Amino acid sequence: MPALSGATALPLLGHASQDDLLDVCRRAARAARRQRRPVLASWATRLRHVDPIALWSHGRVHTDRSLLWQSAWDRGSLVALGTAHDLTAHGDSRIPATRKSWERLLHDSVTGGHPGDDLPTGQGPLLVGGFSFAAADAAAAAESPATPLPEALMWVPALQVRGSAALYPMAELRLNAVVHPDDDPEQTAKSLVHLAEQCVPEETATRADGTPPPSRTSPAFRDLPPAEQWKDLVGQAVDRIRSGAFEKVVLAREVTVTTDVPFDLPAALERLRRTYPDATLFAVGHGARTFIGATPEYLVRLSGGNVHALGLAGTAPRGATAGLDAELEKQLTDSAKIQHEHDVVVRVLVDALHPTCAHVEAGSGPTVLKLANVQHLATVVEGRGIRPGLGILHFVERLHPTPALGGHPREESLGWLKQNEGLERGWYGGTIGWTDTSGQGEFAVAIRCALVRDNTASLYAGCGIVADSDPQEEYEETLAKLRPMRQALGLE
Ligand SMILES: C=C(O[C@H]1C=CC=C(C(=O)O)[C@@H]1O)C(=O)O
Repeated sequence: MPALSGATALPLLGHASQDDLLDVCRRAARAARRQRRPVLASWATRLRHVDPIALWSHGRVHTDRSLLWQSAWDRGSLVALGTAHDLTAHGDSRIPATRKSWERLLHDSVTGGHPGDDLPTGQGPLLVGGFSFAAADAAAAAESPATPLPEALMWVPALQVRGSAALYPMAELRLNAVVHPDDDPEQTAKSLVHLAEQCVPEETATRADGTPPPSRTSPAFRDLPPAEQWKDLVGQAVDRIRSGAFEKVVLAREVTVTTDVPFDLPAALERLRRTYPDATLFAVGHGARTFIGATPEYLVRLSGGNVHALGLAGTAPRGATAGLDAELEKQLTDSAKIQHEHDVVVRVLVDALHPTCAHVEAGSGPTVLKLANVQHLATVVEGRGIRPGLGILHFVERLHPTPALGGHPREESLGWLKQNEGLERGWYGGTIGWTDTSGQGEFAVAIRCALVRDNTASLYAGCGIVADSDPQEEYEETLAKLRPMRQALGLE
């Protein structure tokens, strides 16, 4: 007899697995009643590897919350579907508030099953999601409460699948629930089995690479602000920098597009994965909206007791031939203006990590990261001997936003942006990622991205502005930075 009446025994979740899951839920319910507070229950089993884009595409239809993550750094993948628990937080303290709620939730959690033993970094139930670039302005939010994505959206998924196509044949399927004192554990377990049945397909085929984009009739584009106005703003930023108000600011713009057919997001993700293998692929589905992208920049990674942050700033186009490309690379590495733009970021990363680690070291000079659309100066900053008790959310709080997306000094440059940029950045320039129960995890900087709803999309790009920046050159740089999402969405 199956332990859960009415639940089908999948090959994936046989009767013994269902019994085991029910036992975890029962133990959590007993703990919740004893302690008179909700308790996190988490159960895991091994799963054959499923392509993460195929799994996300299949599963997101059945839930109103989803996350896809494929890391450029350890090639690990994560698909999170449904919600076991939301950690809501607001304002400038949204990151530490989230961290404290997570720490509280982990107290006395109940786990069981057979976790994967050869996964990339991270263990147990995860907290996933992201934070917007800036805290929402309370007055503006009251006027327009329909903000596209919340300023903090971190949640424990009901179902998570972690794996790595490159290294391991097996993945880990994990089911999570937050069990309240009055909950019926049998019902909780049954809902989780049902979710797994719906979301994990028996067979998933990766979509054929190169699926042609659906035909569209003349998409309607709109620049926010219009191009000439944006270049004027660059000029104004340069004037403020020359007058000594601040040293650097990152000015962004938005392009909105409406087409006659809904965007095909799985196809867009396939194209991004194929064209930008050195980028981290992400998609966050929240109700009818999806925020997707392929970012070359991580904010912070914490694993094996070490912390890494990436200084990525300074951009040049790619050349059409090897000779031209090498010439553009030389201009990138030789430019004093670009070196300055880059150094500001590295300096801030080193200063932010110093109080948290026994040793902090920045790479001896920037390397060049070559992507299909642009090349960047990149410097890894490493911290070793992390102070006890610090997890990745402490580092996210210290580092976000870096001068690769905000400016320097922080207060003056962000103040100027708020007054002058005229853009609702939302999650563009924000940070997306995950943490595990031990505080390890990865957070990326959300760039080369778009917020999509049905047949409309908002694409974003920005540039670091310093005293010698030229408005036309910066504008052209935004065009190159917009290209990944334009191509992925079948717009060029
Ligand atoms: C702000 C963006 O890129 C940042 C990351 C790399 C290089 C940058 C730059 O050269 O300006 C930016 O700091 C963006 O892509 O929208």
